Amino acid sequence: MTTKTFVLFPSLGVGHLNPMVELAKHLRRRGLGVIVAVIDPPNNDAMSADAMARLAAANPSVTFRILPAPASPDPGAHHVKRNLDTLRLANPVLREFLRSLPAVDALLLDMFCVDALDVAAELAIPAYFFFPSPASVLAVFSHLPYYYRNAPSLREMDKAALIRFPGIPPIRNVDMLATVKDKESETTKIRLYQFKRMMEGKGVLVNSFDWLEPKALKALAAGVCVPDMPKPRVYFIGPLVDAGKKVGNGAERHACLAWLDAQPQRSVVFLCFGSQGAFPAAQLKEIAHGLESSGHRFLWTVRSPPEEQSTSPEPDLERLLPAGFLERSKDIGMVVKNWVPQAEVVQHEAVGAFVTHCGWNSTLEAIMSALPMICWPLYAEQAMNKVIMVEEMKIVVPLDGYEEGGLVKAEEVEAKVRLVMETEEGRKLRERLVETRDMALDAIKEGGSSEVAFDEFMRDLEKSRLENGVRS
Ligand SMILES: O=c1ccn([C@@H]2O[C@H](COP(=O)(O)OP(=O)(O)O[C@H]3O[C@H](CO)[C@@H](O)[C@H](O)[C@H]3O)[C@@H](O)[C@H]2O)c(=O)[nH]1
Repeated sequence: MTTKTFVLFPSLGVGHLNPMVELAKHLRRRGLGVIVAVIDPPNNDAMSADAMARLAAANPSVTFRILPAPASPDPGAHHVKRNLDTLRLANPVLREFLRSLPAVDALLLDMFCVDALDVAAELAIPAYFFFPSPASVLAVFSHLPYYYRNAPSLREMDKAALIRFPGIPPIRNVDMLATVKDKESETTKIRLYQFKRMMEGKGVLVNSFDWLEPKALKALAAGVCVPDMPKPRVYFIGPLVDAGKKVGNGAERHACLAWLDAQPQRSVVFLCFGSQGAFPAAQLKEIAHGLESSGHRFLWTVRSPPEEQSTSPEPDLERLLPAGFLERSKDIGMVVKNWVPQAEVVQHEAVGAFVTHCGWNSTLEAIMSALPMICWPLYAEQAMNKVIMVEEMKIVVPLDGYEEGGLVKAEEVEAKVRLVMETEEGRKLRERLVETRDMALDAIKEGGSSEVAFDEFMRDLEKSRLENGVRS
């Protein structure tokens, strides 16, 4: 039997590239042929370009193909529209690329690559989506086009109003995705289009596991999220997470790992906010004061405030942090500019807690390291992630005060750091994370739920290939 070839098509952004590469590695481990076709990051997307270079260097077993993409026709538009426009305009190069391959057995698309469905249909290639956020969020996204048929704009409703979707606890309006709040806006219409089209794929592979999100699994499997639309099959195949390099003594190791080596076990609070998280100077100062008063060791990734990023991508730490902070904390803390090798950091035994923005990759990485989290949602679907992480998964302690761009006070940072690092509640949280990590390991071991789901996906794919007589 010939080896199957999968083409993976991620959208831009580290939070989407990283998990797609994990999926590629998952397929490679099963002996499948994989090509990750990536749109050449536009000039202003240095973060995606850096990530691409890093991922290609770190994963020699994965074949990457860079596809040139025309610039968005509307550079001033909302980033969601720019992203979807760029990806749609890449259809001709994607088509040419797919045609140039001797065989393609399936196209695996990121959630933003919905217009690539047209290319897949034209070339008779089965297309599936890979969803890198929680399944509970997929339940909301898939239901939103239906929800909005009869409901008023979220923008018109009270911020505390509870919005109900199948498969997820009621979500306060204030925690809903910002880009879908105004029913009449172009951005919401684009997102509803995106969510509807995601349901046109043959199935959705989700980077989660049964035990973690049983309600979402039930709702998605029963089709109640999309009552009168096609119901793609949903496969929970995760967690697919970067296992990081083995923490050793290689000369190329990041300085923060060497610093962690010198710290006591579970003594360090790690603060890192995804690929884009950045705070105004006033907030950075509050965090610094809070860490200092807690007395705990810390490793903190700091970026320039949002308004300074285009002019000063390197944060000026002396100016942004409180006077004397770096000097006073030099024995117990390390501040790193812009980027740390997070997958390795979270696995380091010196790390005892993680202050996170609730990005799903960060969350899964923390789960796999049984690392208690303090959560501070910032953008995208993170506030929705927080709802399930607090109420269902019970794997985080939320910070107060961040909502709607509010300032989180130093006292709050100190209190939550102390809670996780010093109290009985913190100890219980760690136990819950150990249980969650063990269940994740169960899901991905041979015969585990995620492996079984992946086998089902392969069987369904084969069935649909035979039914449709695909080109391969
Ligand atoms: O200094 C850093 C910062 C981040 N990372 C890695 O970058 C990824 C970040 O992913 P994630 O935690 O999911 O955050 P975002 O980059 O913000 O990801 C976007 O994509 C995710 C998946 O859809 C969503 O859950 C997020 O809300 C969305 O913002 C993770 O693998 C991190 O390990 C590093 O290695 N070093």
